Amino acid sequence: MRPREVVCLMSSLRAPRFGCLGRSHISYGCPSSSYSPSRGGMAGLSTAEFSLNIGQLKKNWLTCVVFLRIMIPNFAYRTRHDWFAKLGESFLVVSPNRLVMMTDNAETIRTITLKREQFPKWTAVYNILRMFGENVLTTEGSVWRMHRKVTSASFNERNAALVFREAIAQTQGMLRMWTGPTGTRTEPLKSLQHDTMKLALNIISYVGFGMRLLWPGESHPAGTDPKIVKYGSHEPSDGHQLSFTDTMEILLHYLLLLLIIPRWILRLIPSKKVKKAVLSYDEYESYMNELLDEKIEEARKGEHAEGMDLMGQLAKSCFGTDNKDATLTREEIIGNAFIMFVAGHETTANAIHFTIIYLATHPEAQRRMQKDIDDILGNQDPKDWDYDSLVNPMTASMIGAAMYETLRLVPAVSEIPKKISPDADESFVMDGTRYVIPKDTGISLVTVSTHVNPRYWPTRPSKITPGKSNILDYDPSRWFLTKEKQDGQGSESVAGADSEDFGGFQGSDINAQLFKPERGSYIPFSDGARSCLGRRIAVVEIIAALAVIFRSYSIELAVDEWATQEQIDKMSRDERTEVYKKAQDKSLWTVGQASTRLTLNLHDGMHVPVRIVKRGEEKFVDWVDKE
Ligand code: HEM
Repeated sequence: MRPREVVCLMSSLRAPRFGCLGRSHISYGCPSSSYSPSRGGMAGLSTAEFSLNIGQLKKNWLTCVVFLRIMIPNFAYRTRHDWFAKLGESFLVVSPNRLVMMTDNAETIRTITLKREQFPKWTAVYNILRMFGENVLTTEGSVWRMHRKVTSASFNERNAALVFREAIAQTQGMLRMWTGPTGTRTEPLKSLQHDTMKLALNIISYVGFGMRLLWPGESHPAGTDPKIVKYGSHEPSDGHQLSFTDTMEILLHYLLLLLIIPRWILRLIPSKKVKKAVLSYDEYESYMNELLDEKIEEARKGEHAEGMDLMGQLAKSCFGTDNKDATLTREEIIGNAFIMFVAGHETTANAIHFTIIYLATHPEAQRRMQKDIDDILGNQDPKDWDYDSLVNPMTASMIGAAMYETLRLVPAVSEIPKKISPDADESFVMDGTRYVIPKDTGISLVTVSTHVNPRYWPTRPSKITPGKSNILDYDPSRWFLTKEKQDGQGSESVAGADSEDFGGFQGSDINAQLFKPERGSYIPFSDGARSCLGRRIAVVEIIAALAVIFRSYSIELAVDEWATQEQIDKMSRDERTEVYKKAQDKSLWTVGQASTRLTLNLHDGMHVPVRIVKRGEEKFVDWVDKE
């Protein structure tokens, strides 16, 4: 079988095999002879096979160009679907040490995510997240099953309702800080990212661990349980040099540094920042050990705290009176607690942060969301919002659509790492052809490219880039559209898919009343057995936070770089439109500079300044971009 268009991504004279790719074909071969998967016991599969020689590869200028491009950090977020459009929706990157398959094809992705044993997680990629111990995110096989069983028990609807309530209360705390004591603050907010991080940290800390963290200016009411005060206070508690909030903030800020350089070396470096980083590590370990001791004590007494009480559940399942055989070690419990803090806060915070920026940049979407908030929630006091009756209409409205669209364009996890099991070659079908990939090949499910692969998404002409489709634009209204099934689109069923229940939320991530993307084409939370354990609580938290903010306030881009407030007041609408357009362009450019460290986010001080204004007092977003 001859491939129609063959492009080799990268080759090496020393490589035992080299990967090649075509628009709809993947195959591989040895420099001198074609590698035949059928020799590996896969006889009978219809595989696209061909061989290329080194001379052909050397002539192929694209090999070099693509190789260089693909080495650039954040290549996928910067180039999105472009290279997949040129090279094929699944292609192999070949190096002397390893093959890596990159894909933005939904059919391939659903085969990989729904067959966990054949396509396990590439756990080596997550070294950074096992620094406090192995956990549910970083393990595979039977060890992962044990971690998943113990951790998934708390992720239920009762606790989702608690997250909803806590998200409302914490967002109100953030709003009080934003608007100041008089409620009339006019300076731009420059710490949106930091504040949304704190919001999400406060929520998971309380719901997951029973720690009530405070916003600046807040204090615990008299008579609060000393345990809550201990972890929630602005001040370091007895025996500590940092408060728990500061510990978490500093630790997460310096995570990469702490991973890359051994701590004994860091301890020798006479830099204040490095000392702070090491201190946060020590403080975290110490706070977590104290919390675990308290929880073991509670478990032994048969006591139970409110909420998910993740640490309590872990302690109970391993050290409780009715459990003779501890399943997780102390280190693993602390490792899992760490992962719940990290996975549970930065990802969700990013979604809230980017949704706020996008809504400020797209006033039309913001107005439509506020109308839906008014229609669904009316004048009810947020503290009376009823989770059971509201969660469905809220996710089916512009509130949900705004969130889903953010997770489409800026998903926290830009590439999901999988691999072929080391025991045997594996095959999958893409567009009617079966491909065989050698055992131990790494796989990247490229979320940021899949989410903008035009094959799967309803689009319209772009209002931002004339002559193009709006696939790369933020347009939450696409979630209210339907898309004709295209010829050749798969049936969405996967032969041999996992059927076991591994715990966690089983429903769909997307409200049934909205556009339903083809399975595999929308994977902000991954899919299958290894999908995000916290996806339901993340959705609930995000919609609650957005509803609380936009119910009473609008968010506008700060235009101070181009005009003062006094100048704006004197401007005509055309002049204001021009100024706002500059802020819109800069905002979109800034979001385009996001990069992945732990998650996809703005780094190195990049930010989009915004202003919070009472509804009815807007200068721009109540009329800009009105059709
Ligand atoms: C918008 C918010 C979130 C996004 C976009 C997100 C995304 C993801 C993704 C893509 C994965 C799969 C990673 C992989 O396979 O390599 C994952 C796994 C996971 N997430 Fe989330 N997540 C979010 C919120 C949360 C929250 C709130 C929690 C918990 C409190 C959480 C806990 C976890 C855990 C424990 C796993 C590992 C599950 C396993 O491997 O069995 N996540 N998340």
